[in-house]
Amino acid sequence: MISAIILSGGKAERMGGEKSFRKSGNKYLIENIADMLIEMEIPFVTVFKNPRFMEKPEEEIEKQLYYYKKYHQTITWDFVPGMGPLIGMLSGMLNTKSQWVFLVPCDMPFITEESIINLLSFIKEAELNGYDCIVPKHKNGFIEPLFSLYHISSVNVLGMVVEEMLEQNRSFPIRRLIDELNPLYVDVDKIDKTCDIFINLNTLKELENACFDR
Ligand SMILES: Nc1nc2c(ncn2[C@@H]2O[C@H](COP(=O)(O)OP(=O)(O)OP(=O)(O)O)[C@@H](O)[C@H]2O)c(=O)[nH]1
Repeated sequence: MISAIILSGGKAERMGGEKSFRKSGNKYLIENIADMLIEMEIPFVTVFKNPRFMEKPEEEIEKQLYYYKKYHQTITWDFVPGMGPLIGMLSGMLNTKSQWVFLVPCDMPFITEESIINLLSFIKEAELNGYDCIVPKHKNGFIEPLFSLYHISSVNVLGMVVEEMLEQNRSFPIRRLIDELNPLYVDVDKIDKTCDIFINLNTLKELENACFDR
């Protein structure tokens, strides 16, 4: 009933152009979430940048093949390069069959199994009340669109938002999709009291200073 999409295709400008395959402790950054999903038996699609549009495609192909051989889960690529996470999300959703899709980035290495289980626990409430996505929200109104759940029916709205985005030739944030959906906002406290799981690593310094044996 559940599958996941790991977004792994951004520009990673603040991390020198590479994020997923940067070492974090004893594994690549992206392997933190991939290992967890395997452990939880949640199938996942990983959306990478298309190596064809990269400076050194052979290096990227090698890394993506390593990853595929390790996990044997679907990998796919942004169908339009460099246009942001909604393109990645659509590429991922078109490769999933489950009713609900857990959207997660490659750069939040402190996500816990418990936090995922907590998020999934809201599915019943969402289904009973006709919500089509479930999004954590902080007290100050800030939302966590990169740790959220979408009903598969959202793909139609996503398609329309992406169409508009492409017409305007600019990237929209995931928030723009959520604005078009009927979201169930859940208090972040109900997902993770510490909020550590929402920490995402953007710079080499953050990666260097992060503690991976929590
Ligand atoms: N597939 C895909 N994933 C994306 C895209 N843009 C961002 N992401 C992912 O979304 C998550 C958050 O990305 P950001 O931190 O906003 O952007 P970034 O490209 O990783 O980094 P910066 O270039 O430094 O902003 C990361 O897991 C990215 O890999 C995209 O265009 N396609």
